[in-house]
Amino acid sequence: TPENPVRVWRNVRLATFAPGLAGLGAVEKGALAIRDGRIAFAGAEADLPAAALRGAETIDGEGRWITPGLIDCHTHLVWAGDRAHEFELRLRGASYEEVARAGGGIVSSVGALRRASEDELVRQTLPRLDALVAEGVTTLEVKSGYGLDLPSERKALRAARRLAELRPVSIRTTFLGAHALPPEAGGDKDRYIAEVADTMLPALAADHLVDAVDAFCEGIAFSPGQVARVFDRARSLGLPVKLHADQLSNLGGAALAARYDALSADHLEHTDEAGAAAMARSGTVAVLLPGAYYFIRETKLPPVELFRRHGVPMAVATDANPGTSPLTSLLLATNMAATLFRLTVDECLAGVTREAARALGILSEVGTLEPGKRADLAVWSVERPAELVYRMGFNPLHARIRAVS
Ligand SMILES: O=C(O)CC[C@@H]1NC(=O)NC1=O
Ligand SMILES: [Fe+3]
Repeated sequence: TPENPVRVWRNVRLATFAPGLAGLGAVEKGALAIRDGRIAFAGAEADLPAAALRGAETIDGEGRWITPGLIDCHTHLVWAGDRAHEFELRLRGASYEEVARAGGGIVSSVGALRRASEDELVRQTLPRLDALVAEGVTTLEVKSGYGLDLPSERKALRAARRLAELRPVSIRTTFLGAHALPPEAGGDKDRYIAEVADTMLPALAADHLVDAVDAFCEGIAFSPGQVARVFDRARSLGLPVKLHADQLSNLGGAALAARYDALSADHLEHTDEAGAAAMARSGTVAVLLPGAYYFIRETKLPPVELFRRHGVPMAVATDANPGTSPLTSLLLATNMAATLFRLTVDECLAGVTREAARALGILSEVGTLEPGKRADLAVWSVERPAELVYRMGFNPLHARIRAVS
């Protein structure tokens, strides 16, 4: 359309991540055409239809690499205050329990979020979002889980939705009421889980604030049976699920997620072969979170070789949260996934594009450079895509293109 001409990037190298192509799905002498916010062409410049150029605005990419816009598929980005004091206590040798007794832990973030207004939550979150956007992130997931009562969880999810009105990003929200036991629950996990499943989730789903449902399946959090209670409700509401699984111990979290055809199971340091095989059968994505592994100084590596052998797709995300992964660099997360978990460069870059889109159930819309997909793109001043994973603390983003349809 005249007010929205076709734009053609020429003289570029494409990392398409298109299915059926090996590795990055690279196209060396490539071109990419955008029409009405969608990719109209992505491939060899020699194959670009002459018609596509008529009336088009053409840009010389000067040999730069173009990837899909990056996708951070696991964040707790909406939180208030910080846990730097807890970090200092840990450095002085305090245990997780001593920190909790000193008022630290998830519960301290719950208090801070409950005291903050929705506007204040948005104000505190925007600088963290800007850090991700600056590195080419165009879509991210934001979990609740620091409210732990209906009004506070609603406040957090409304704040998450507002981020997409204030910055050129797509936000997918995830309800994580089953994150921790709130202080007023008096230790009664079953009663709280009933509140989460029977009251909070239906109400927030009715407010259209929930795109997916998550839970923390762990000894210090909720049992597989309690998680199933929440997942049964999610299924009855037609909402997809994902799970913080096998992070600190093996409770069979990965297999539980697979039983519910979860979009993803996340962390997975303690997942066994039965869990990996179950995830392969259900198509559940393994979301690897090296920031948390690094920050809590975990020593048990997630079974990457098992995921490869069983064909379990792997994504990489920041797990941005104030307690175990105060990380707002998705590029650094890929370096950690390679350096600590031994993922290949191709696996890392697919893990923050195609596989991250799969983990959010939005692969039909984003995550690869294919005709019809949203024109969410990142243009990089690198000679080799490996530089994106190899360098630590350097941002080679040249341009970030966001679909405006
Ligand atoms: O400490 C926090 O604030 C969140 C911890 C974070 N949540 C979870 O389910 N696993 C984690 O590592
Ligand atoms: Fe998390």
